[in-house]
Amino acid sequence: MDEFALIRAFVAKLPPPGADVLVPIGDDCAVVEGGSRLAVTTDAAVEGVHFRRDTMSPPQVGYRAMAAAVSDIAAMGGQPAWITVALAVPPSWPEDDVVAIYDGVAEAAGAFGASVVGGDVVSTQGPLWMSITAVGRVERPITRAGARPGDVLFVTGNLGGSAAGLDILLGRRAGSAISQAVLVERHRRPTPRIAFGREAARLGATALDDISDGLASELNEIAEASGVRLLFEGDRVPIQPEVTEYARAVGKDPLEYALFGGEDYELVGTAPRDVFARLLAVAAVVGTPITAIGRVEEGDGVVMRRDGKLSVVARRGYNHFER
Ligand SMILES: Nc1ncnc2c1ncn2[C@@H]1O[C@H](COP(=O)(O)OP(=O)(O)OP(=O)(O)O)[C@@H](O)[C@H]1O
Ligand SMILES: Cc1ncc(C[n+]2csc(CCOP(=O)(O)O)c2C)c(N)n1
Ligand SMILES: [Mg+2]
Ligand SMILES: [Mg+2]
Ligand SMILES: [Mg+2]
Repeated sequence: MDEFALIRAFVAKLPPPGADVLVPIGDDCAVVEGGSRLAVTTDAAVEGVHFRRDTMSPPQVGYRAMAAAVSDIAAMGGQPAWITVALAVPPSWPEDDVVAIYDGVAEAAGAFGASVVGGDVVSTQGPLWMSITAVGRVERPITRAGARPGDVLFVTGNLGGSAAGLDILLGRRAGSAISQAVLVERHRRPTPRIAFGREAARLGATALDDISDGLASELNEIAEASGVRLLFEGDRVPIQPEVTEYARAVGKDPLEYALFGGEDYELVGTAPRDVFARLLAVAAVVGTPITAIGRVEEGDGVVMRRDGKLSVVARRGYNHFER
């Protein structure tokens, strides 16, 4: 298969583009109908760094990379609309596997309501990598900088599952088979919180961030950008039940997974009390549970209360250049 046949094989898997795509895949650029404020983001996924051939199948690689990129649109309170996918392919990857990445890309595009409008495919002598650019519509963007003293600090869903699932995939098996399967699935198939993010924007959440590098890291981002102190209760952090079971079996603190693991792609944010009450109601409607874990105060930094003691939570988390 040459480059053009490969592109044709990719496109054949994609759902048809939306009505807002005026010029679809096949020309020098796609042309889309904007007509609103747009959020733009890029995230890369690199073999050996974000996935390995033995941690994820090709469709899972595609789905997960799409979810990670779209999660940043959700974290702005936007609706993903258009996506481009760049792919660098080493000779060691069989063609069928490369094309199968698009099974995941296509499934994700459909699930997230976005059109894949273009991309690029090149060869490389290095590992396989992909870079996904997502553009979304966002009426009222929620930045990291809007948290105000008195706001409630909350997170969606539960945390720690992705990192525990990765530990299992990398060979540290422990706990029941069913829990292990749940955690592995959590790592391979994150769910960006698009509908909740949109509702958070509509109802007036003050800050929002998606959890890619770990809760501790994202909390520090919000505290710094907003110029506030964030205080949270360690025992209110929602930890996936299977993580608690797994962490005990391997002799680790489950909270470590939630705070420093990353790749859960849940949202962490702040909202005034009245807005938080409305978010709780809407969370039930869109099927995304939320938990209040603390509050915003004057000052700086991130502080956790656990067993009656306060401790500063540093920005530790996943960092590409500190390993
Ligand atoms: N190579 C780059 N050139 C320009 N801006 C960049 C580059 N890399 C990152 N940024 C910008 O820096 C900011 C922080 O990026 P970062 O990747 O930490 O955010 P994120 O996507 O939310 O996190 P993650 O990559 O963990 O998902 C973003 O505004 C991003 O667009
Ligand atoms: C094989 C393998 N080893 C390690 C990890 C863990 N990991 C990689 S990148 C990242 C943070 C988010 O990335 P980014 O900041 O680039 O969005 C994390 C927690 C993995 N997923 N697979
Ligand atoms: Mg990024
Ligand atoms: Mg982000
Ligand atoms: Mg990101």
